[in-house]
Amino acid sequence: IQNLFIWNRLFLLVFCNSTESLIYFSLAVLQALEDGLKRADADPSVKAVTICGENGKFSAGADIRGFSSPNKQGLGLGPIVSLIERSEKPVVAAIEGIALGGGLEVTLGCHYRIAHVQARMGLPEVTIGLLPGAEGTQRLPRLIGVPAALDIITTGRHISASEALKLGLVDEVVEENTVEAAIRLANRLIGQPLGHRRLSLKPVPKLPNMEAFLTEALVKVKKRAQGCLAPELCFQAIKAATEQPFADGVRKERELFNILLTSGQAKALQYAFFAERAVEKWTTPSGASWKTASPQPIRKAAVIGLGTMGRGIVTSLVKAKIPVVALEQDLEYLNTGRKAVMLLLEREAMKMEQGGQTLDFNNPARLQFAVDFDVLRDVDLVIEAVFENMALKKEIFNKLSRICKPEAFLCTNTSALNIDEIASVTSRPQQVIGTHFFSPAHVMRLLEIIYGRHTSPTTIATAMQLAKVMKKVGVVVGNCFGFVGNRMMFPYVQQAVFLLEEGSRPEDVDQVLEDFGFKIGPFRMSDLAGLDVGWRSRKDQGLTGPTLAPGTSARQRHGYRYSPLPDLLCEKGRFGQKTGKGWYQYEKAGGRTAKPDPWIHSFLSEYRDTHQIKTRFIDQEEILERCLFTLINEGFDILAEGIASGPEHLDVVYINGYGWPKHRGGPMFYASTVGLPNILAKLQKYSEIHPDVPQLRPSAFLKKLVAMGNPPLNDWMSYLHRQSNKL
Ligand SMILES: CCC/C=C/C(=O)SCCNC(=O)CCNC(=O)[C@H](O)C(C)(C)COP(=O)([O-])OP(=O)([O-])OC[C@H]1O[C@@H](n2cnc3c(N)ncnc32)[C@H](O)[C@@H]1OP(=O)([O-])[O-]
Repeated sequence: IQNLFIWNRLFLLVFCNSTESLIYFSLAVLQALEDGLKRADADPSVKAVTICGENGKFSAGADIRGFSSPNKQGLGLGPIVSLIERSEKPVVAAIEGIALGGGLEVTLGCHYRIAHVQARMGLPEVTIGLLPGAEGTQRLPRLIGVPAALDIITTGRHISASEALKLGLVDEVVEENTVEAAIRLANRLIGQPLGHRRLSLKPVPKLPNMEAFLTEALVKVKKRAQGCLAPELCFQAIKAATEQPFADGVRKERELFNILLTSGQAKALQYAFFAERAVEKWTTPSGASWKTASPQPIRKAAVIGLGTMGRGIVTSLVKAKIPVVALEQDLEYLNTGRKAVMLLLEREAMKMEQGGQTLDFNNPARLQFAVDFDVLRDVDLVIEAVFENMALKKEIFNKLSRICKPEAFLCTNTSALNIDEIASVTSRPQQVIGTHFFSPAHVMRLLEIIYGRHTSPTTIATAMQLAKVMKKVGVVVGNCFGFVGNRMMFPYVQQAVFLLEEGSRPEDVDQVLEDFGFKIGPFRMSDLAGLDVGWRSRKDQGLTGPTLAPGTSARQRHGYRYSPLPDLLCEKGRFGQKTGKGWYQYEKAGGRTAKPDPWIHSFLSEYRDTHQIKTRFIDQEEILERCLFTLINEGFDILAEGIASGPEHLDVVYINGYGWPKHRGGPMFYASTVGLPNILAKLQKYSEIHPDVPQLRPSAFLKKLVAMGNPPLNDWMSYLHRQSNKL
């Protein structure tokens, strides 16, 4: 706080931090807030106080980095909020921009709250593994009731000013100058009693069925949390507010806060928060970077192919308010695609309406459907989302290169194909880039952005900007088979299948990985995605099917171990959910409830007999280590090859595209918590047992980092080119 004004008879406290556009509390800000309040209290000429932010932003809460600093900045906020509340002079909060976390808690200490119509509020502490520890879990339920407080605190979602008004979180919403409105209100309040406005003195509003409500709410909170501790502890703190006097509730809140603060989960989630922001600052090995490259505006885009991916991509673009042309090969496909897109958009519009927003998609200037490539002449960017087939993609890119205006960017939605080969058929390889969306594309946040040998920095910057506008997390990666996500996924799924050969059942493997925190295990995931997708790719690679050389051993390819199990399932028509049978059985084709299948169990035991594999009991530790450590091992190779510029990139990909539990920080962060020497030792052990599985052989970069003394994750990349005399 640098500016303290005495204005009329009011004291105006302004949060400000000259170096940051966002204001978050540092120790200095907290100290200044306390000093300012005490000064206002002691000065008889001051009759009321208004608290606001500088430059139209109230506060983003405590400095998140402070939670891992030794003096734990931000923890002294609770007593200051109490100090505000105890003031004998009316205190009014003027909320503009954002009031999040500790910022919102400050306003809960104020006697009145006025918000600008565009302000957003929330208590997002749960998303960084904490709870609102400045008495917020005790004041919010007293102000807006338990159900609404539970929702806001356990989800961490941001709410709009209009919702805040409806909930009674703010007293007034204004369209004009919020600070002036707050000052006017403060003036009117001078001399009026404040007791009823002090939230700590109010009882928590009663519910007729509080106990039953809380029991049911806990089940929901736990289910959503999937192993993350913070939501449940947020719940416990709110429950304490319903059962205990304010001071005891605050003590409970502090106790729970400390448990979270020292838990590894908070550290992982805070790492994930900064990792997501770090990947925005992309660089490539050739020196291109976000600092020097400028994105080009995208005023109109096109999507080619209205299959599952194309439909989601069109929906994302419409939601991002980018006019879009959707193209299909013929009228029949176009009509099917159009219907599906309209259905998705209607559902999205409904969801947005609940949040007070609208979605305009019935306007041909915003969304157009066509079968003729000629309509692409004026678009700034095309996203091709046809079938994963190189010949087809090349044909389309060649056509696009001839039809689209010279400045247009050409993106391909592929999960594995070579970007350079696709770019080679165009006259503008510098404007060709991979944009790997994840299904369903209008829901999943990840966008892998793959640059090829000739892709220009401007093209990368434009794709990154597009991701941001679509509210996705863009991660820039290099061009290799499977890029980052699928390349790391391959050894993980491969180990899962090998484990079946050796004695596990699909449900055993899935259970271990789901207990770890994955939303779904590898077999449920394969059933959902469709086993035929991988089968087709293996046939294309000559690993199975008619092109396989006669006499090839069933369980070996190119001298390495291979499992034909997924191929055998596909040959029996078991493609997963879509056929009602895969690694599990489903109630019907297209069904979603996976049930362990006795057929699979006997199929596996016959398979083991045929190949003379001795069934053994495989414990949870081995399942977890073999699946996760091979995935991590591949990650080290990816880093060493310069495919991604840092471990954060791999972690952001996994958290946002592959269901990796965020409270474990991503695979590379997890590796750093397990300890690289441990991972290396386990890989060496498994590799000795399975010498025919190259994915288990420890990566040279992992070995180097261990030899260099297991440095912290932030330093890994600086060791890439250093010499190690221990190797
Ligand atoms: C007892 C204690 C009680 C209190 C607890 C709390 O308050 S817990 C806290 C509860 N609060 C939260 O959890 C809020 C967390 N913040 C957010 O959700 C978003 O940043 C936003 C919505 C405020 C703005 O989104 P946007 O897309 O406009 O911008 P952006 O996201 O790109 O950020 C810009 C820059 O600011 C940085 N930075 C931002 N906030 C913080 C922070 N609190 N700390 C540190 N840094 C922060 C961010 O890293 C980035 O830095 P870079 O990369 O430029 O070096």
